[in-house]
Amino acid sequence: MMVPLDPCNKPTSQRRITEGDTVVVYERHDSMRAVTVSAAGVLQNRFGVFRHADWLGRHFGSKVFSSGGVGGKGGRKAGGGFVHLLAPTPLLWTLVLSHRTQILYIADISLVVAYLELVPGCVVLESGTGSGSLTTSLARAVAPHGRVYTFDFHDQRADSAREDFEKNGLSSLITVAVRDIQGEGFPDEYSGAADGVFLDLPQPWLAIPSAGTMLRQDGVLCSFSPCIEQVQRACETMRSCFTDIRTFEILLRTYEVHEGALKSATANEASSEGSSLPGKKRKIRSAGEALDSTQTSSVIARPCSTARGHTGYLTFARKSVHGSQTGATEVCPTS
Ligand SMILES: C[S@@+](CC[C@H](N)C(=O)[O-])C[C@H]1O[C@@H](n2cnc3c(N)ncnc32)[C@H](O)[C@@H]1O
Repeated sequence: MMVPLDPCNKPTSQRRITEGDTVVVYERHDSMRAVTVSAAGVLQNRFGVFRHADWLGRHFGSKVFSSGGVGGKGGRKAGGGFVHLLAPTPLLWTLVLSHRTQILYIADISLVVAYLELVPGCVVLESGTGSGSLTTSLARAVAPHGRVYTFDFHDQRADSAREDFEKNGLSSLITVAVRDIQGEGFPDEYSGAADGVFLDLPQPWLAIPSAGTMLRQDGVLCSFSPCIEQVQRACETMRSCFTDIRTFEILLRTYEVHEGALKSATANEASSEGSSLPGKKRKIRSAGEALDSTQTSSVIARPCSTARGHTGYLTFARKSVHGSQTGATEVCPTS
C-alpha cells in the first residue's frame, strides 16, 4: 500500500512501513533519497547495507541500522551506520523528486500557498506541471475535498508527474492533463470555478487572460518567472482585470546547526562571530583553539557558506470586478 501525502490520513507517527511504500531515506538534511520498499530490496550507501525487510512494520520516522550493525530487528551493535526512514511529505518530496525540469523550492512554495489563500476544499489550476514539486504542496493545501488541475504541454512530463502523484497517493486530489496553456488557455469547463491559478510558463502573459476567466471573483493569480522582463510584461497584462498586483523575490538564508566545543565569551564577542541569539551571554570557540576549563559543548548555528540565490519572481494579483488600469507598468524593488 502506498503512503498518501494526504494530511487527513493517519498522522505519520501512527503509520507503519509496508511493502510498496515510498520512504525518504534520510542521512542528513542535504543527503536523502526516495526508496520504494520491497521485501527483497537492499539499499547500499556510505553507511553500509540496509535490508528493506528490516524496515517492514516499523513506524515512519524510525532510525534503522545497517546490516553490519544490526543485532536482530531494531537491535543495535556499536559501529553500525544508520539512516532515518521518513514519510514523503510535500516538503521532503520536493527535495528527493527526480528533476525533469527546474522546480519550485519550499521558500517560494510557502509564499504561493499562503498568498493564493489555499484552504481545504479549494480548486486550483496550474501550468506547467513540470516535475510536480509545487503541485504536491498545492494538493496538500486543498486536501481532502479540493482539487488541483495541472496542465503541461509535454506528454512525457505529464505522464511522469501522474505516476508520481499516483505513487504518493495523491490521485484523488490532482488531475494532470496535456494542453498548450499559452496557445489555448485553460479549458472552458473551469470558467469562474478556480480559487487560485498558478503559472510557471515562459510567456505567462499569453495565459493571463484565460487565468482571469477561470478565477472566481476575488480569486488570486500567481505567476512565477525567473526574469524581470517577463515579470514586467506579465504585470502589464494583469492590469486589465486584476488589482493588488505585487511582486516578491524570496532570498532564503539557511543556517548549519551542529554541536561544538565552546569557550566563554560576552554577547558582543559572540555576535562578531556571527552567532544567533543576540543579547545572550554564551560560549564560543575559534577553529583550532584548544579546549580549556571554560569550554563546554553546545549547539552552534552558522549561516551556510553556500546559500541558494535567486530562484525567480512571484507576482500575485487579485481578480477585480472593474479592472482596466491605465498608464505604464514599472516593476522595481520597494525601498
Ligand atoms: C519550470 S517547469 C514547471 C516546474 C513546476 N513549477 C515544479 O515546481 O515542478 C515549466 C513547465 O511548463 C511547461 N510548459 C511550457 N510551455 C507550456 C505551455 N505553453 N503550455 C503548457 N505547459 C507548458 C514545460 O513543459 C515545463 O514542464
